Amino acid sequence: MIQVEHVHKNYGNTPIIKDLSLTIEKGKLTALIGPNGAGKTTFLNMIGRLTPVDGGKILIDGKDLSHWNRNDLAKRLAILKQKNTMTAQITVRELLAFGRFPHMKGKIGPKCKQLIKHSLKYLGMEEYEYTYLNDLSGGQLQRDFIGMVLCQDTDYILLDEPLNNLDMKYGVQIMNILRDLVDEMGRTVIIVLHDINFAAAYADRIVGFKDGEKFIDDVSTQVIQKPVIDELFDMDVEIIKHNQQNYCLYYQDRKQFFNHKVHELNEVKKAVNQ
Ligand SMILES: Nc1ncnc2c1ncn2[C@@H]1O[C@H](COP(=O)(O)OP(=O)(O)OP(=O)(O)O)[C@@H](O)[C@H]1O
Repeated sequence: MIQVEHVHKNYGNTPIIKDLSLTIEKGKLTALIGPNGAGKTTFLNMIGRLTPVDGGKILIDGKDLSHWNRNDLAKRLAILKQKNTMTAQITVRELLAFGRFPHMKGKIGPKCKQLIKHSLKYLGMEEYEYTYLNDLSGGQLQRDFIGMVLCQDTDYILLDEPLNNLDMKYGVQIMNILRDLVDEMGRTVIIVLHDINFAAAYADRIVGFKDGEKFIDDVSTQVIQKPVIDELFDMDVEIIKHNQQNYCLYYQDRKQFFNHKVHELNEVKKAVNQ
């Protein structure tokens, strides 16, 4: 279990995360959603100990995050950042093996080989095993970074917008893999998602962030509701039901959007001419 207790974070004088408390249950897939700049990445990075907290505390399995030994933490928790770069000239296989470092310290044993083999297969990367990262497309590279995190084989898997750059097929495939890790292996996944329909379809729980605060924290059907999503994203969405699950239609009708813009423009003109 991850317990976040009255955590806050400032950048300069600007509060980014404001007195946030949250409990993330073990063995569940929790999606973090919310508008740009709401604080999702900052929050995830604080749990992954990539960003220090300014106040409050975070407990991983009852132990204060700041007290965890670095290597023990890397065996318990893996994080995939939003922006990933690798300057070294390495292959797809070598990046996957990199995920095993906390366990193997550079030695590639039988378990490591097996995990690499499975990851390559699951991620559809078998034919690229010995390809250099520089020679991959954006989506292939992203799949390899996800594979590296999965090879780390941790109880907690934190992913910041992992579906970036992925086409529909691989987006669904990655979400199915994560769901399997939760259902079959009892892993705990915390994932930042921009496509809230992926959150609706796959998450046990959705936490909505707005202005550095927890706006909502509930099961998917309670979060994917028109009043909630309209206020969270400042939009006018439509909610549809499919297989007892709520989904969000967020593409605005162009005519309606245009009329809204004309109205806004007229209001500005009026204000300027007053
Ligand atoms: N290193 C930093 N220094 C100063 N401000 C920062 C820094 N990192 C993030 N911020 C600010 O903190 C706020 C929250 O950013 P964060 O990346 O956590 O939001 P987010 O919800 O993940 O956004 P997005 O959906 O756009 O990725 C933003 O206003 C951002 O400009």
